[in-house]
Formats: sequence, C-alpha cells, structure tokens
Amino acid sequence: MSRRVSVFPSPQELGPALAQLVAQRAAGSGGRFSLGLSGGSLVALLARDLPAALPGPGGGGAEPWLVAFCDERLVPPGHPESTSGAYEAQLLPRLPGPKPRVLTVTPGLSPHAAAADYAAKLREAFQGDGVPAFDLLILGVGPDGHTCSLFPDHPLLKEEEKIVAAITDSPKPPPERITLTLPVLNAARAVVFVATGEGKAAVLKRILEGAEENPLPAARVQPHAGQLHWFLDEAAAAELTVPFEKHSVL
Ligand SMILES: O=C1O[C@H](COP(=O)(O)O)[C@@H](O)[C@H](O)[C@H]1O
Repeated sequence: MSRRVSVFPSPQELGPALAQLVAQRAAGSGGRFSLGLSGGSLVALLARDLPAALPGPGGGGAEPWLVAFCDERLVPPGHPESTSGAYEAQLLPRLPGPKPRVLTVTPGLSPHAAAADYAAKLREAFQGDGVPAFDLLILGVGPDGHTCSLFPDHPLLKEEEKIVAAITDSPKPPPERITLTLPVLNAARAVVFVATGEGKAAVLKRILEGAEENPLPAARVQPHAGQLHWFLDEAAAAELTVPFEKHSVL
C-alpha cells in the first residue's frame, strides 16, 4: 500500500483538487467506475466542486458510474441527517449528462435488515468480487477518529464476515446507522480521506503518526493492494511532522 498526504491552504483549494482526482479516476477506469461516498462535511465539498470537473453532457457525464454510500444514517426519508438525501439534494442533480446508478439504502427496515439488504445490493452490483472492490472510496474522519460509522473501541471494528453492518449505538447521533466494514474499505483500489479544520488536527496526528496498540478506526484503513491518499487543509494538518505534499495553487 502506498500512502500520500496532500495539504492545501483551505477547503477552497482542496475541493477542486479532490474533484480533479475523482474525474481522473473515473476517466481512467475504462468502463464502470464504482465510487463510495461518505456523508458529513464531504457532501458540500463535492457538491461545490465536482460538477465542474466532469466532462459536459456530450462527454458521457457520470453515466458509467456506480455510486454507493460508505455509511448511512437510518432516518426517515427527507430527514436532514440522511447522507443519500443530502447527495440527492446537493450533488446528484448537478452532475452533467446522464445520471449515475445510485445504490440507496431501502427505507423503513430495521438496522440489521437494512444492512443485509444493502449488502445484497452491493453483492449484486459487484458480482465476481469476493469482497466488493470499489474503484474509489472517499472517506471522512471525525474528531474522535471514526470513519464511516466505525467508531473507536466498537465491536464492529472486528467484523470480518459482513460487508455491511448495522450499528444501533452510534456515539454520534443518530444512533442507528449502517456502514461498510473494514474488509470492504481495505479491498478498495483507492481510498481518499478528506479532513479539514482545526478540530481534526489532534486526531490526524494520532492517525498519521501514531503507532497505537489499538488503532483508531481511520488508522485501520490500509487498502491491501490499493492507494491511500489523505487530502487535508492546513488547519487539519497543523500538528503533523511527517512529510507531506504542500499544494498552494488550484
Ligand atoms: O457521521 C459521520 O461522520 C463522518 C465525518 O464527518 P465530518 O462532517 O466530520 O466530515 C462521515 O465521514 C460519515 O460519513 C458520517 O456518517
């Protein structure tokens, strides 16, 4: 696994660079492009910068894309906390050209049924993969080191069989969620973490420089055969002493 850390002055420079990376990966996939999206602050970043980075309607847009969600908060349709709802409101209608295939979580199911149902959708979409291998996963990280809905010290960190798991005691509301598991995160061809703001600085030092006995969830993401790329702004990178690539212009 190769790891890169790129640091941008602010989210204003980071967003277009992230969008370029997504567009390049999609163009280079040579066919279907499978993309896993996280929620939280990432939604607005992608909504602002991704549409302009993609070829216009004549260029095929995002048609050959398969979009799935790295985690989903189990809330009623239309609820502001819904990750797919946020993407449907902010990003998906703004993508140029034909729309991608989007795998959403079936509403109204119990957490365990929703996880099993979403796992079945992924298995159908990734036939032939023992574990679904996404072309690109874009992950966030919380100030506690969580990623997707995998939280520090939670038993789900030990999950080895399921590709999607339910959580009913998320320490960050809402409590009921489903999440991709570490085997899926580590089977991806490429993983990009995005973290901005001073509130992430301390945890990023632990994740990127610590060698902890019980690593934080985000530190456990180390794609077996893929690339790992961290996109940070200067505020989030403030405590790092490891070498990183500093980007100053768009
Ligand atoms: O709850 C969640 O938090 C993480 C991090 O979100 P951020 O707003 O701090 O960037 C996010 O990646 C995850 O998808 C979400 O469910």
